Amino acid sequence: MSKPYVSAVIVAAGQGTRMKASTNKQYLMLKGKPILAHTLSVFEKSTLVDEVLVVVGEHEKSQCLQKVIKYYGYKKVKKLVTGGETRQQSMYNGLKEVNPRADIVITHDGARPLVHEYTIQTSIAETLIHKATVVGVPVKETIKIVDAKHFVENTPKRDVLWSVQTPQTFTYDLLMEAHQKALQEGFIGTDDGMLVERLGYPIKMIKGQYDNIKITTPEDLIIAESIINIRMR
Ligand SMILES: Nc1ccn([C@@H]2O[C@H](COP(=O)(O)OP(=O)(O)OP(=O)(O)O)[C@@H](O)[C@H]2O)c(=O)n1
Ligand SMILES: C[C@](O)(CO)[C@H](O)COP(=O)(O)O
Repeated sequence: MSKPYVSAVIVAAGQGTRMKASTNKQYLMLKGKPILAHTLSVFEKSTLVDEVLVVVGEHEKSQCLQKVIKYYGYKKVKKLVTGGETRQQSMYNGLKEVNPRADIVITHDGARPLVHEYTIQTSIAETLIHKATVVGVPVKETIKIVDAKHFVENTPKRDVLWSVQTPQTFTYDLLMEAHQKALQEGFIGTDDGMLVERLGYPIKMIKGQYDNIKITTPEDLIIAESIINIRMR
């Protein structure tokens, strides 16, 4: 059996509003390296990934990202794609540019720079079996459903709740079908897994790492630095 062709779509075209920084959060420095560069370096190192497409804002496409790619010499970054109004649109823009020979598409947030290489490898391997996988961790806190007036409606059983991250990895055909259906029906989800769920297709949960955080608010940068310091010990 020939090696499956694996394309990675890294979405990094958001505004980073919750970060409240003057620079788009993807380009904030983390231990001396832009956040997005940390993310791209993990995919560059992954022996199972054949191409990387990065979805960014129009400005970043011409400015920041070109410099980052040149400086770090990423060989697998094959295309820079312009993002959309939502994460889902950005991902779809990237998906449409994936090499047509792709068997597997691994989707990942540019704002998750601490993803482990083995999480990428495991995601790809499990997707070859299950066709659809998402990475997550069992929640540690109790989660409550709250109404519009912030009164608690109910508390789901914690032992069935997982906090879902990225990578989320799918066969190319399944992911394309899911995005096209969502677009046709005007459905906007917060992750790609939701779109595939709407097809009624079972998605395998892969237990990931709690330190694969999404850098969203200012304190996440401090947490990320601490995680890197611990890893470097
Ligand atoms: N229109 C969008 C929105 C988000 N993203 C990307 O999706 C990932 C997860 O989104 P999030 O962390 O919410 O990033 P932002 O949307 O930039 O953050 P905020 O909601 O605070 O503006 C990020 O890497 C972000 O760049 C994207 O490519 N295109
Ligand atoms: C895709 C995701 O990272 C899974 O947890 C998350 O849904 C992205 O949400 P965001 O608001 O676009 O950051």
